[in-house]
Amino acid sequence: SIVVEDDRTGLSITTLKRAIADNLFYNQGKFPTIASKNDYYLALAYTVRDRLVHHWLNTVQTYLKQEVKVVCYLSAEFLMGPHLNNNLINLGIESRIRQAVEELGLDFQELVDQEEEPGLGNGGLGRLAACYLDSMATLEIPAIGYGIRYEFGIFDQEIRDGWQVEITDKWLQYGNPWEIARPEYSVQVNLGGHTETYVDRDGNYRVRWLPDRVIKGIPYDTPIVGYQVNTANTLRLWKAEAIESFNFQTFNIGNYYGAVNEKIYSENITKVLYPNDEQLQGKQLRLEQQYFFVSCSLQDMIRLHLSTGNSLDTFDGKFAIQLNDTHPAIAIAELMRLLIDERFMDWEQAWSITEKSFGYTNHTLLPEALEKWSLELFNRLLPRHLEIIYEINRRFLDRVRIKYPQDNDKLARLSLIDETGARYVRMAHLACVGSHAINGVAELHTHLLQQTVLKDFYQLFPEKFSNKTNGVTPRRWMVLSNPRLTKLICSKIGDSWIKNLDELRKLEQFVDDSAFCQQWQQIKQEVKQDLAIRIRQRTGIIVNPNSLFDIQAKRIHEYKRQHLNALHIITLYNCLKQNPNLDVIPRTFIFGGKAAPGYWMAKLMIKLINSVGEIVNQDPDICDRMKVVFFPDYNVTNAQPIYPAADLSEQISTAGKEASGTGNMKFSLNGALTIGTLDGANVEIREEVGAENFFLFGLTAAEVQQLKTKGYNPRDYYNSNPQLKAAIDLINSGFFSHGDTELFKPLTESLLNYDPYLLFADYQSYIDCQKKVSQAFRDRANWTKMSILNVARMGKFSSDRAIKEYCRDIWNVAPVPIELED
Ligand SMILES: CCc1ccc([C@H](C)CC(=O)N[C@@H]2O[C@H](CO)[C@@H](O)[C@H](O)[C@H]2O)cc1
Repeated sequence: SIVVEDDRTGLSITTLKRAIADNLFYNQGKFPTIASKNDYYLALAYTVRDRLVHHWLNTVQTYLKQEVKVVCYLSAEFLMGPHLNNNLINLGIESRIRQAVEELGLDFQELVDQEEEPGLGNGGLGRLAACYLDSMATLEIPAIGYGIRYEFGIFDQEIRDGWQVEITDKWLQYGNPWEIARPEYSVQVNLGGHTETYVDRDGNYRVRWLPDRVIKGIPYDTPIVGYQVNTANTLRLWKAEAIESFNFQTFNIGNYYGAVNEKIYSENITKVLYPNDEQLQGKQLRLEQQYFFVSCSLQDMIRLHLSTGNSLDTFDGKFAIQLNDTHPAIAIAELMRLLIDERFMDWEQAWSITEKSFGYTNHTLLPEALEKWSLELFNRLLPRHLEIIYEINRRFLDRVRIKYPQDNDKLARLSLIDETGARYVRMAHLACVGSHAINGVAELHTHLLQQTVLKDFYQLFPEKFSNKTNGVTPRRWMVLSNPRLTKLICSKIGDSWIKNLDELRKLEQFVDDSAFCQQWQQIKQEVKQDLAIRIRQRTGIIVNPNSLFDIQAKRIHEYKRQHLNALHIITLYNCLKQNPNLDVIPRTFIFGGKAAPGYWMAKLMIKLINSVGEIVNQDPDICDRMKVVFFPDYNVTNAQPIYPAADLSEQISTAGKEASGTGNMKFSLNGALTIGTLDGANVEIREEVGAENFFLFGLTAAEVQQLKTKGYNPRDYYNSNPQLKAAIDLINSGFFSHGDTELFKPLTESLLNYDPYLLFADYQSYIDCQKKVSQAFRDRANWTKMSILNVARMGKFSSDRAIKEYCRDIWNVAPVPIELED
């Protein structure tokens, strides 16, 4: 068994202080007088890492010994956020470390703020993967997160003159103490070239792939410690490198650049995260990224499986592979290739193993987000996989033809190949045919999937479909982000709610406890003051912590309707300008979110918000009754102080467009009340917290469909609603753009002529609902009651509940408790 020196795992304050000093000296090679803050952060990080390696190695050893079934979560994105504080909380050593650091004369928060967050994701999908890793470890579920170690993650956002500016995310520039490189587990990945058939020595026809590029994949492992358990699972992220990083011959003949060509070309694959959220770009490099990490991961699983003496026919009994959207869906064809071409399994057995191994989660209904790759690109990059996909399709359509004879339309709709235009491979269809389970991420979303985008598949194999409503980890989004509220809740109901969120319901009994309500309100006030300070530091804007904090924080997208929020702000502004003595509840409108660099309309929405803010924030008639803030660089680190500070959570997407949302859950779990449409998980949040504790507005998904079918003319709403007209006209007048009447034309014209996300149709309902919000906020005592009831009834939205459902319905895996051996 592994012998570990105590001083590297000791938790006494003196041992911790010595460990930090030792790591500074031996790891950083620094002594205090010359050490930078980052040196101390790294010394602290290595000290903490020492205390979780024990968990990690015991976990791996137990899994190998017990030959457990492992969940493999394949995701092109993992939005992990900063590790230090999360690891301290999950290890239960935060207070000790904080004391040791302070006794060394250091500022704990300053060291925490040193960490560059690994921004290896865009938004919801990537963050969900991170929350699920935390829950799987906390529930002692054997799991490996497989993804891409991008050298540059999601860009950092600066706002200059109201415009978004993208800054390269150099998150690795000072090193990453939380990962360990595992070059010994490197694998090779083929690309391009052609295939040829041959007859093997037993006379069987076989196919071999002759690639024209071979890339090396190197895994980097990050431990994922569970909360108050001994389990530490693994996040294995792959980096691409050249097989030969330096070609001496080429160099010798003086072609210096040629000598490193392969190196640059290969490393490009994991160079940068595509910053698009819900927009397909169809770039070759994106497909290369997807295939690269998928092939590395499957080869790694096969190596692990064979290393324990198992044979491949039990592969699906040992691995439950979840596809996080279609981004890793090529895995289905790749597993077939590895089993048939490299392990000489016959098609039928390989297919049965494949279908049983995979589950597919869909995260979006937006047609522009559904991935399809041209046959030309596929054939050029992955010729063998295209052959396999054709064969999968042939066999699949044969089965369809039996069930639906003469229904060629259905055949065409179901086919893995889109025969229109350049002809494409439909990755969602490959995922559906090659998986034994298909799920949406909220009840409404799963219903719409079954009734629209995947209707034909639902009719074909309804048994594959299930719903798995998203969840969020209460560790990062309550314990870490809102320690004050956590302390108050624990003082009333103990701390077991952190691992069993349904216990929050016990808070209901305190809703009439005025002392408790007072404390609840006080904490919200303090958290708002903290955010007000950060806002001042980041934007220079002074906000009033006593005002209603009305927050919309998420990626910028027309379907999320940040511009509808802006229309409310302009409408309220117009009201106050027309009637300065109007008694309104002071409001601070806070926005946060990045726009995909190529998404012009989203960038214009950011500019509009900042332009409106510039005018409103300086208008003496408004005198601080309204403030508009665009908080820059919205990421996990900045989200942590934002969610707890909200009074009102804006979840205002067009019904039927937001698959689930997870920010809605984080706001509500931190005591915010929600104003929202019946979209995504808003529907279930409202069901849980009670309609009386939710500010509902807008058309339902069915009404949206009806209106579109009937024919929607946004200009009718503009002409018939003076307030709406006034708001749009004010934008068009150049009032918010220094007289430039052209700047926002693309946005207002799109609304007046198309309004694809029905802002005008929902405008009045939204404005009326916002009035109800202001009215409700006047009665602080009642608002606090609603806030407490919101938190008390949000137990369902823990990622632990979601993971338990995946384990029960899709993965068929059981917890494996870990004993810590000395
Ligand atoms: C091809 C480009 C691309 C990139 C990312 C995506 C993701 C699926 C977008 C995403 O993050 N979707 C969000 O997933 C969350 C987790 O399930 C949901 O809560 C959000 O509603 C959904 O928008 C689609 C297409």
